[in-house]
Amino acid sequence: MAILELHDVKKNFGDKQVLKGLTFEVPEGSIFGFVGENSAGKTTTMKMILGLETIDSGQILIDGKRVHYGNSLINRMVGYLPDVPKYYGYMTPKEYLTLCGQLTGISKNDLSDRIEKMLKIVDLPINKHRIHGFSRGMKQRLGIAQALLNHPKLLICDEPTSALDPIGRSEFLNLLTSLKGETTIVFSTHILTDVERISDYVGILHDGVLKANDSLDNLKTQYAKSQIIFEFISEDTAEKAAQILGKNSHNNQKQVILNYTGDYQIIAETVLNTLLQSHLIPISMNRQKTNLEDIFMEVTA
Ligand SMILES: Nc1ncnc2c1ncn2[C@@H]1O[C@H](COP(=O)(O)OP(=O)(O)OP(=O)(O)O)[C@@H](O)[C@H]1O
Repeated sequence: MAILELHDVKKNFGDKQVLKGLTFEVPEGSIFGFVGENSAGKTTTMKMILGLETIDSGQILIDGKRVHYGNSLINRMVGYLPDVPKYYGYMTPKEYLTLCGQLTGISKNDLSDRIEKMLKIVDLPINKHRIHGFSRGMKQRLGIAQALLNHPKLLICDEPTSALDPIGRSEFLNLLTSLKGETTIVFSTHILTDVERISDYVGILHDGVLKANDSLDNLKTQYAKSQIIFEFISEDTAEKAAQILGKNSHNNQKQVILNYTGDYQIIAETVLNTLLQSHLIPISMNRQKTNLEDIFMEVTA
C-alpha cells in the first residue's frame, strides 16, 4: 500500500511553473530517493507534502488522508529533517528532545522512554554534553531522533547528507537503512551513489515532472547500455578479434567494446561462436553495467 500519493500536483511561483503535474506513489516501508538538478522543485515538493507550502492544483495524500496547507493533524504523521537542522546549542540532546516532545504533546510518561529509545537508535549517548560541541554527523543523527519522536509514518529528509564528510555520510546512510520497518523514508539528494546504496525506489524530477520512477533494478534494466566489453590476453589478439567482429579499431590495450542492438543472449552467443571459430578466447566478457548517474544523464538530457 502507498503511504504517500501525489496526483497531478502543480505549482507556480509567479510566472514560473515549477511543478507541471507531479504524480507518484511511495509504498509503505520503503526508502524513496528523490533526485533532480538544482531548482528542479524537490524542496518545494517536500514542503507541500509537509503542508508548509500551498498546492496550486492536484492532491497529496498521506496514508489516504489529504494534505492541506498548514494542517497540523496530517503533520503529526510526518517527521522532517532539513539539510542543516538548527538547535539550541546550550541544551543536551535529552533536554532538546524533551522540549520537542512537550511541544508535540507526547505524554510525560511516554516521553522519557521514547527519548531513550531514540537516542539509542541514533547512537548518541545520554549524558550532559551540550549540542554546541557536536559534529555535523551527530547533529544530523539528533535530527533523526527528533523527527522520529512522534512515531511518524513518513520521514522526509531534504539533502540529509550534503553537509557530511564521507564517514559521517556512510554512518548516516546506515542509520536510515536501519529505520526500515520503523517508518517510510523519502529523501532528496544530489549524491546519486547515496541513492544507489540505500533506496528501494528512485524518482527523477526534471522539467516539472517525474521523468523516471521505479525500483533501481527496474531502472537499470530499462536503461541498460547495449554494450559488451571483451578482454583478451594480448593487444594482438584483441586487434584480431576487433577485425573479425567487424570493428575497425579496438579499445586501447586489450579490450574490445561491442555495441549491439537486440537480445543480449542471442548476440552474446553469436559473437562467442564467431570468436571460438577463430580460436580467439576472451579472458573476460562483461555486459556493461548502468549506474544511476548514467540513467540520470539520459533521463534529464
Ligand atoms: N518561495 C518561493 N518564491 C519564489 N520562487 C521560489 C520559492 N521557493 C522556490 N522557488 C523557486 O522554485 C524553483 C524550485 O526550487 P526548489 O528549492 O524546490 O528546488 P530544488 O530541486 O530543491 O533545488 P536544489 O537542489 O537547488 O535545492 C527554483 O527556481 C526556486 O527559485
